[in-house]
Amino acid sequence: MEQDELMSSPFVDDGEVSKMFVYPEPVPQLNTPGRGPKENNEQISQPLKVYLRVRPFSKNEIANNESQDCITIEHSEMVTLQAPKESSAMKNSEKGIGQSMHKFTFTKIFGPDTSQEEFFEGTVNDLVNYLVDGKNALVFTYGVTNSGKTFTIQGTPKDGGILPRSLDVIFNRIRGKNYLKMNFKPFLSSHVMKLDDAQVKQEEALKASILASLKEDTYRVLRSASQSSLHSNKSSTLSMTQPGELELSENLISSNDDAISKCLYSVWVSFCEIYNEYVYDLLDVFSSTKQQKRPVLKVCDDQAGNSYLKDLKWFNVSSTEEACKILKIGNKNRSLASTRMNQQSSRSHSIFSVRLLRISDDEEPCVLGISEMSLCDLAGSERCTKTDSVGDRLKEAGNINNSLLILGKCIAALKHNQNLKMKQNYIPFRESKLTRLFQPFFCGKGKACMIVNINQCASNYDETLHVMKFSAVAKEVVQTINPRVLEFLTPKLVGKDGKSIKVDPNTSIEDLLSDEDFLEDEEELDVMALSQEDALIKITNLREKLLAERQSKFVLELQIRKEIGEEMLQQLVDLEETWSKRCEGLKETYEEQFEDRFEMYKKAIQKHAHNCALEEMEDSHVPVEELEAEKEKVKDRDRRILELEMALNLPRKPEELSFFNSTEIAAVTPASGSLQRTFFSCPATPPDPRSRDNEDDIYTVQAADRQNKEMASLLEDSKKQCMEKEEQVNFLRLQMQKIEEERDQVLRKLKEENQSMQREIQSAKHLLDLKDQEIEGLQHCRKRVLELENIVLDFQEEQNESRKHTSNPDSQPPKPKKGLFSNLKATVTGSPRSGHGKIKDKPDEESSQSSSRKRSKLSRKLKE
Ligand SMILES: Nc1ncnc2c1ncn2[C@@H]1O[C@H](COP(=O)(O)OP(=O)(O)OP(=O)(O)O)[C@@H](O)[C@H]1O
Repeated sequence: MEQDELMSSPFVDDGEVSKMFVYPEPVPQLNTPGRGPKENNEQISQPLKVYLRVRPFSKNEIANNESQDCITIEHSEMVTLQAPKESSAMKNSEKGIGQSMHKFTFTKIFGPDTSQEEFFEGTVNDLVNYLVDGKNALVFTYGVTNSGKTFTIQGTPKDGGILPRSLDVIFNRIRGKNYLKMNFKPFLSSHVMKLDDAQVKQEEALKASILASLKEDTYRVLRSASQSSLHSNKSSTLSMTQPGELELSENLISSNDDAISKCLYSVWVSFCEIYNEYVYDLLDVFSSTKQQKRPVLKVCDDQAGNSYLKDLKWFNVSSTEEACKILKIGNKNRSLASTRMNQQSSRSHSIFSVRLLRISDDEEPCVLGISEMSLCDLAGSERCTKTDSVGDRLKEAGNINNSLLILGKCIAALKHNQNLKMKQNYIPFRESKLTRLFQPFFCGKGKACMIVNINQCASNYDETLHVMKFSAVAKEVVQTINPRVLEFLTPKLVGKDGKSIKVDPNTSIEDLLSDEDFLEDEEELDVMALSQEDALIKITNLREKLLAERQSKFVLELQIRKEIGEEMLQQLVDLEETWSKRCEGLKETYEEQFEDRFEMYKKAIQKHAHNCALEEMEDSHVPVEELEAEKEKVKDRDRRILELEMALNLPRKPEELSFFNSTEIAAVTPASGSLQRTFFSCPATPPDPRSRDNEDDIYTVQAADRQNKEMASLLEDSKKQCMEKEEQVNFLRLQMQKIEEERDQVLRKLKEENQSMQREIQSAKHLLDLKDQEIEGLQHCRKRVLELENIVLDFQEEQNESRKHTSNPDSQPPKPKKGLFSNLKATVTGSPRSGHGKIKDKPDEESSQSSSRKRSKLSRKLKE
């Protein structure tokens, strides 16, 4: 397949292309009878084969009323599921969510009565032939716990499952062509290691010891079971020739058997399990005891991107019996546990693999091809609550569910990616160990086939429905098988140090180029397999490579960052431009809207003002007739005033007569000439005595005039009084100012006097304190003097006494000495010494009196 073709393959995402492209090249000179070159070079696309197997009820299940006709097989490809009353599906459908009945189609459905053999014939048999033809195959079972997955794969000692049957078919097909030496051993994913004699011996010893670890009787039971199953098969093409030997019937030999006859086969098996996302070698019985922790196997990728298990043990088997024995040994190490639903429930995914090496039947044999078939018994897909999982079981269930979930995701992504019109999804193969190991098969390495196991129990209905939905997705996946792997493959041959020991002339350029770095490109390098020097060189090379890689990655990262930065900047600039344009647009629209609104409001206000004015006008509107009548009235009144004034001979200004016409004026005046004279010269004309009203008015006017005059005189008087008062006020103000000035002066003087007084008081106080201190000191001295004098006197008395006693009784008493002490006392007390004798202590009253006198004198002074 060309790279372009690979790119367009629905199963290959971008990341897979390079991996698939480096599959080992086919060997053109190899004969592959029965298959034309055209067929071999074509890419095979076929839907993933999904088989359904329905397990029969057990006695217990029937007793527990588990049989409620939930599952009906319509025909060999369709099954109907009818939700029982108690199931969640039924409850949901009653609520209007989902349906109570579902139909599913499968490649083929096998009912509860299907025998193991029928099942094998209908499913895996073809794949086994496919394996012998040099191709790869994967078979995996999927279903809830207790649905019959292990039964389907392994079967019982009496009735073997697809695995022992497959082994039987393999050995029968290669019968007589078994390559007995163990010097070619599978290595990595699809390569072969050539072992030297010592290694071969070691290999043989290892095999012997592992086989010996299983009790002989078990081995016999298994062997007989395998044989009996084959005997019971009437349609079987196998027949027994001698005890312990199986022979191929003529009609089983395929068209490829010409090819088979020209080469030899070496069969190798391995058995591992994935438990809690750790891969364990089930055949690693010597390196791990029960006390020790089991070594965990690493999932690695080889140069071609195919995953393989590092350090996985491969055992060469020369018969089905040996292989079954190894299976049995592995089963002993399997993680099984008793759950509520299954007494012997597999808590792990187990993978039993068979690798078939095709070796040339020459003097110097070489490996012509390698093919592999893996049978995977997946752990139950049930939910934790169903199995009452707690503790370790819960953890197991979590990991099982997680890996199955990822498997589901991968299958869904594969299905999605088939539609090339849609955006290709990422396939999360690397998210679990299981899918990592399955990845090559889903990406064209070989054919895959899924076996769905279900039981018919009503209590398991919801879980079963879930399994069926999962398989419905899987069934839609179209598998594309790379044509290169359809050929017999020339595996890379490596020596015991793991280095390539042969370069095939037909190997592709890519392979040639990559040969040198065969191991270096591996994800996990097995340094232990190399000599110390080689390992050191390898490490140095790797370190250099790593550094160079890091540098290049760093530069690349910088470049990418720069590019991203520039792109982001450009985006920001574009964004800014777009936004500023949008802002401008918005501004304009808002402005327009604002103007429109403003105009609208303006018009509304104008209208309102107009309406108000109209209303006001309506309110203040006076009819013309009324106005005219009012005007007439005013005129009449004015005329009357004029008449009266004329009668009083008051002067009028011409403008005051302006609103009278000449006839009116003439009416009120005897003659126009006299009117003029009246207004401007004002002669004293007596009032007309003929009118009584006139007389009254004249009097009124006169009285008013008088009043006016009186008021004017009163005003004059009050003005004068005001003037006087103002003068008085001014005078008083001046007086006030003077008084204030004097007062300020007095205050200032008083302040000064007060300050001097304060000072005097302070000094007097100080003096007083000094005097007090003096007095205290003197009193103290006085006391001391008195004490001393008393001492002296005592001494003198003693002296006198002693004198009296000694010599002169008539002698005069000695005169008291006038010395320092007596003077001091006189000074302090102010009194003369009273003769000789003991000085009497005068009362303190005297001194206190004198001091109080002094104080009173001082206070008097201060007061002054
Ligand atoms: N087709 C069948 N005919 C008769 N018995 C069967 C069939 N399938 C399964 N059984 C029996 O049902 C029981 C459960 O089967 P099995 O242990 O294979 O289930 P399982 O799906 O592997 O369970 P788990 O996932 O828990 O390992 C076993 O006792 C087995 O013998």
